[in-house]
Amino acid sequence: MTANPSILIRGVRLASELTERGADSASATPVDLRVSGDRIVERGVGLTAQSDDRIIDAAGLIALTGLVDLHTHLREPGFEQSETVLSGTRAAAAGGFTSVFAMANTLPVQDTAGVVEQVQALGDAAGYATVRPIGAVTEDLAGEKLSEIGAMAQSRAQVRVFSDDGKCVHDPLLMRRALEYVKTFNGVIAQHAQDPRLTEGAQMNEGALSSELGLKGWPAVAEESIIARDVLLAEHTGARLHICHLSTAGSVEVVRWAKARGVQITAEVTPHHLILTEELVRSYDARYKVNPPLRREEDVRALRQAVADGVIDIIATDHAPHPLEAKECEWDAAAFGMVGLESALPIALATLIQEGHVSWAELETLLSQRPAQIGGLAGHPTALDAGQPADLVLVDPSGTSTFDLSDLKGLSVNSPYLGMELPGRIAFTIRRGYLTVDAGELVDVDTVAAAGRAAGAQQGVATEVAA
Ligand SMILES: NC(=O)N[C@@H](CC(=O)O)C(=O)O
Ligand SMILES: [Zn+2]
Ligand SMILES: [Zn+2]
Repeated sequence: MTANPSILIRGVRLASELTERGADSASATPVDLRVSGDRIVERGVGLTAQSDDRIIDAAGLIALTGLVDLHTHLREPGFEQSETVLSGTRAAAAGGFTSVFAMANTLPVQDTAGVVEQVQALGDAAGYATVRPIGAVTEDLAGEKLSEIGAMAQSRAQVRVFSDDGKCVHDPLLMRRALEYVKTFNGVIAQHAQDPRLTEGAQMNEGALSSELGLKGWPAVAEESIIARDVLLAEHTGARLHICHLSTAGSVEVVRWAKARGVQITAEVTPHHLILTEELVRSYDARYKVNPPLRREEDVRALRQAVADGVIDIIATDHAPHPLEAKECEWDAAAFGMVGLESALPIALATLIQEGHVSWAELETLLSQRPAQIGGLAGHPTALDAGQPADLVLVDPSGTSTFDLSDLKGLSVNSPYLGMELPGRIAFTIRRGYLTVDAGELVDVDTVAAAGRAAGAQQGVATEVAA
């Protein structure tokens, strides 16, 4: 098998050097990076090209370690009309992601070693991104009996993150046992915090607007009370707890309190909860129907501030593809969820960078470094430096463009951003030393699969030599 070509990136600015909020991206000194095999092998100024180098002129671009999504729904096995591992990882690569954690609400559910190994293998074969399966906490997501957590952790997929996402682990005893179990191998429980009794039949955020529209409400307390309970269980067990898609100002206060107490808790926010509000539900357009629901303007403000304060650790997409027929119907009958991989970075630029809430260096932490740490992702670069794995993304921060159907690379098109003017563009995505996005275009399926095999084979050789 022939090795992947070397890449020389010329004149790129590193996000890690842009540590000031609100600073012009031009304030960092451009450097060159040479990628060879699956590594960054050189970093410096004025590196000389070698004859077979692919040269990327990166003037004006900003480099981040590859984005990592801790919360993606890839839908395979079982819902391949909505998304597959291949289509979902194409969307991921287009969005600048080099690794994604795949949620467990597939059919069959990812609750056995066999299913998680299958999902991981599909990701390896496609080559667009590293796929790390998330294991279900309870069998069949039924909330009644713990799944084979140990078997999934010890399987080839080495699962570290467990979640019943889509459903809440509501039984406090099961939650306690799950926390105790994952603690033995430093795993983490990612909770979808939604009290099912307080949200029966809920269709949108509960408040004046839900009364006005005549839709059943999803009260903030249904999220906040579960987070508060789980914080106490995490403290009691000494285990790691992660909160999925935080959506209310009250949840922020609970997490802030928990962190001040030293509880091992981390929290994520989605791009859509950082920009959209419940007012959009007035349209009865089901593209805006999502779980947890879009909240109030005050919540959006509190979530942005919580990101700036470090109370919220990461941005995760909750990419939730659904077919048209599940969205082009009455509000009550429509499915919850929106796609988000391709739009995540533009929304983060609009809501966090351009508003001066975070620096580029902090954005790299939010979208790459912290999610990798929380998920226990092996082989992820900790910096863009010689010797590090070559998972990186080059972003063009200048200008805006209209987000449209051609920007969506997955099988489903339930994006709330279609027709919106968004900043930033993913110019190049490099995974394990090969291009998955080249000059703004996704690299084709066969080329990526072959490059993935070459990188995998080379890694096999490296491991044998080291052993
Ligand atoms: N976010 C959603 O509205 N839907 C998710 C489930 C989930 O993340 O809770 C889905 O699987 O469709
Ligand atoms: Zn969820
Ligand atoms: Zn989800």
